[in-house]
Amino acid sequence: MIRRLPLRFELPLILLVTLAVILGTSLASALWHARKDILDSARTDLQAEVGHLLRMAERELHRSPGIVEADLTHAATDPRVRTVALIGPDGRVLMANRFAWKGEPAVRVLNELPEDELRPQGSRVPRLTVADDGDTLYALATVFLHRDGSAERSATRGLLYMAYDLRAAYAAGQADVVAGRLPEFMGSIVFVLLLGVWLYRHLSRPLHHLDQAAKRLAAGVGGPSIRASGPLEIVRLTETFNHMEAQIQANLAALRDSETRYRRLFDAHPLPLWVQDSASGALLAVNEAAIAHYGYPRERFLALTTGQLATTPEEHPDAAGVVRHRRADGSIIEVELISHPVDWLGHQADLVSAHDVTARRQAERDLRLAAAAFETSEAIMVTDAQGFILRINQAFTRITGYDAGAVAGQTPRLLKSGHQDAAFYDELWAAITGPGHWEGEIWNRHSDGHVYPQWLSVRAVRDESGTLTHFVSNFFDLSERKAAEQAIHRLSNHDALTDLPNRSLFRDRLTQALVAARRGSHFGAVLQLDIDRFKAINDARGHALGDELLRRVAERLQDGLREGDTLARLGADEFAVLLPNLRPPADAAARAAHHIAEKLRNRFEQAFEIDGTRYHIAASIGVTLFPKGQDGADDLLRETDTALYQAKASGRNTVCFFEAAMGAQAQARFALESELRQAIENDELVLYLQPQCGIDGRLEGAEALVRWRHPQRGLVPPGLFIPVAEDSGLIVPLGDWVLTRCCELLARQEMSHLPLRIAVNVSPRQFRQADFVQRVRHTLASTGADPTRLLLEVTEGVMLDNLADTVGKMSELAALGIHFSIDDFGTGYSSLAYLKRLPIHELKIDKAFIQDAPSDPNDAALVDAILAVARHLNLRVVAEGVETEDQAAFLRSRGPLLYQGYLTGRPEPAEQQLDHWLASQGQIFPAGNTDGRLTSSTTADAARAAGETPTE
Ligand SMILES: Nc1nc2c(ncn2[C@@H]2O[C@H](COP(=O)(O)O[C@H]3[C@@H](O)[C@H](n4cnc5c(=O)[nH]c(N)nc54)O[C@@H]3COP(=O)(O)O)[C@@H](O)[C@H]2O)c(=O)[nH]1
Repeated sequence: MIRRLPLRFELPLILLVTLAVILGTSLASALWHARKDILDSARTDLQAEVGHLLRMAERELHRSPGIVEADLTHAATDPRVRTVALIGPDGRVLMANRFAWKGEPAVRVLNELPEDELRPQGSRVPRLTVADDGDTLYALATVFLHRDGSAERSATRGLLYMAYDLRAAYAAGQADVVAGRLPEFMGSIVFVLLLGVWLYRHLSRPLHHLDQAAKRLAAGVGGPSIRASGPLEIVRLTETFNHMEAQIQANLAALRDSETRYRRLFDAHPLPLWVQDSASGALLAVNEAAIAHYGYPRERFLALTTGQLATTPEEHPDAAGVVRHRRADGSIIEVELISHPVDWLGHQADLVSAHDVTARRQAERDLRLAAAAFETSEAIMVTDAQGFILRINQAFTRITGYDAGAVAGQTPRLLKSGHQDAAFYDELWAAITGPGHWEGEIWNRHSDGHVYPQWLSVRAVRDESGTLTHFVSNFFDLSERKAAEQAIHRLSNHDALTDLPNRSLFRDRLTQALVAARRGSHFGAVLQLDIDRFKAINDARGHALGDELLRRVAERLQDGLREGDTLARLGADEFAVLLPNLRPPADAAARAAHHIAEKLRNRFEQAFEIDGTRYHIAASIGVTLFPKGQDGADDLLRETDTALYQAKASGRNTVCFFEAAMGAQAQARFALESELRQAIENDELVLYLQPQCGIDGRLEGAEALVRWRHPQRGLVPPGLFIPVAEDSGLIVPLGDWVLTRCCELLARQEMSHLPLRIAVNVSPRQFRQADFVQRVRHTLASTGADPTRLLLEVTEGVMLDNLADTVGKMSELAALGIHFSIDDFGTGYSSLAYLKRLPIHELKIDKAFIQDAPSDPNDAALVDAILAVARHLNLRVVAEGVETEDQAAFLRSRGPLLYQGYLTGRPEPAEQQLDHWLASQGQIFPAGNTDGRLTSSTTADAARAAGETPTE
């Protein structure tokens, strides 16, 4: 490559070279002409000299060789002559400018000449030749040497040789030439120097400044404007350059500004960005985010390629465009690369954004892992903080029966079985929202309705700030485990033959029942049964039949018991029954226990048929009640054992109580129940009526009261048998009997003369009958009684049972025109709210309040309160049990009401009462009592006179 010189050097050089060429050429030409002139002059001189010597030699040699020799020596004085010699025909030097050569062979001394040149020619004309060295000019001429100097024909031929050495002449000529040219040279040099200075100042220097400025410009370094100088073109060029530079600087500034802005944008971008060479992957630019994220200093970053950023050279983006990069600290990150082709300073490059997806990818992996772990054999349910179900797994659906669609928008309440009470859930919630974890057994309901146990673990999930975000529940179905446990439990607690609880389980349950009875203030009973004659049958017919008989006995006994009772086989033919919940008081509990014992004993009345043979067996039963003092389960079993022994001892097939007195009482009650059943069938009941009248003595109504005319005991008051009827359920047929009799009375012709309403007592158990309304309708229809003259007395207890059912039934009957009265009002749960919802017409103030009202301010206040309620609800009031004039006066002072009591009339047999009332036309006592006192009815006296003995 040719290295260009700066103009300031090149221009003087050109000038110098040009000057040198011109001067050199001129000098060379002058030297050449000077040399030519010298040579030409030498030729001429040599020609002339040789001609002269030739002639001299031809003419004088033979005569005066000295003259010739003198001429020759003279000729040699010319400084140019180097050699002059006359060579004879024999080739020996005749004479020469060097004396020593004389007589010497010419070829030896004149060795500067070729040998053939030294032979004489035919012509006498000298031959001039410039020797090869260029500086020697010689002449050779043939000389005819006459012996006498006459005839040429006789002459011999010799040779004249003369040579000039022109070197000195040439040197002198050159020196002359140079000396003559010196001023010209000096002038030329001065001219060139001046020209050079001028060119430097007017051309080279401005151009140099322009060049420097251009270089500065190229280097992007600004500088002052160049001062314009030199010729017009240079000045214009400078000005144009200055303008152009200013323009370029302005453009550059704008560009730099723009670049700065884009650089800032690039650097301010939150994502790592870089520009990479498309071909090599070399990083050309990186932003701050990239530096911060990768941790490489900028210089080191820019020395890398994208391949070196990757964990391995073979690493390539995966299908999602994600590649693994290694950071400066060695950690590996996963980045999603998005690249756009860009032009980068003329290179094809890519602008790449690197989005660190390490956390997201890890989260996705965790999620996949969690999703895989989610599908375990255990049910998993995730809810939000409000308890709405967000996710469930397949095990959840398998265990609960609910799929994802069914639980969407639901809460775990969907699974609730209702088996756990509110306290259980309160405790669960307290554990989750407090310590954050709860684990335990819970009973839930499957979508198909069945309830199953599960082992549930609930964990609260909180975010970094501690805010509750989710609940995660894991559970598994305990049904199978429970079934297995139950099977094991059953095997160890049940009798293999009958599958009944064995002695051990019975003892456990008895212990629990004892605790519950003590805590709940109720009673329980233990019954021990022994099968009479079993041993005989077993021994006679074999054990297989004995076993079958025992199984049948177990079934039959079980059929006679309620769900909460426990029947157990204690061993051989010995059974035990636990009645854990008997209502107090103790005598009632004893009655109930006796009743059940009798029921069980009666279940043996029918023979057991096995393989076509009928086996008649019976049971002896020992009974004991609990709790008693500190008796434990074993004590109670011992007691029943004793009682059983007594039962057997007293002739078998009987029931014996450990507590003899209670047993007798229960026995009596049981007998009463049996007799009452017979009494209803045998029509031993009698209907009594008791009047209800106003202050004016007019009969307004009557209460129907039943009596039992016992064949042996005489007239039995209802206080004795109604409770037995209630307990045994006989109240239903008994109630039907009373209602039918009353309706028959109301339907009688003569009743049209007595515009009274008959009040019939309806017991709660009777009212609770599902078909109660139908029964009343049917009775009204079958007797033809006017419903509006019928009044049904119910107690407050009826309302408490099932208000909706009560309202429904009463409303239906009220719609027929039947009136309702609340009996014994004030003794129970007197709720105004209930009263308002019931279609009632009357309140009956219990006799307990009436009797002490005149003397006891509390009772008086209560009566006043009841009257106020009645007024408020616009109800009729019947004061019951008015026995004395004081009581009547007290009531009279409280306003209008109906009076029922011994003062105005005792209950009397219905027929007798009717006759009496018809006779008095419904006037119970004289209306015109001037002192306003109620007068005792004479009907009681009349009744007594007629032989009736009221039991009140
Ligand atoms: N479900 C049915 N219960 C009935 C029926 N017949 C009666 N009974 C209920 O038996 C309880 C006792 O009744 P009874 O012995 O007939 O006593 C009633 C009246 O004789 C008695 N009475 C009336 N006046 C007086 C009085 O001045 N003094 C006084 N000591 N006793 C009096 O009050 C009983 C009426 O009670 P009540 O029914 O609350 O109005 C009794 O609870 C009867 O309800 C029946 O057919 N079915």
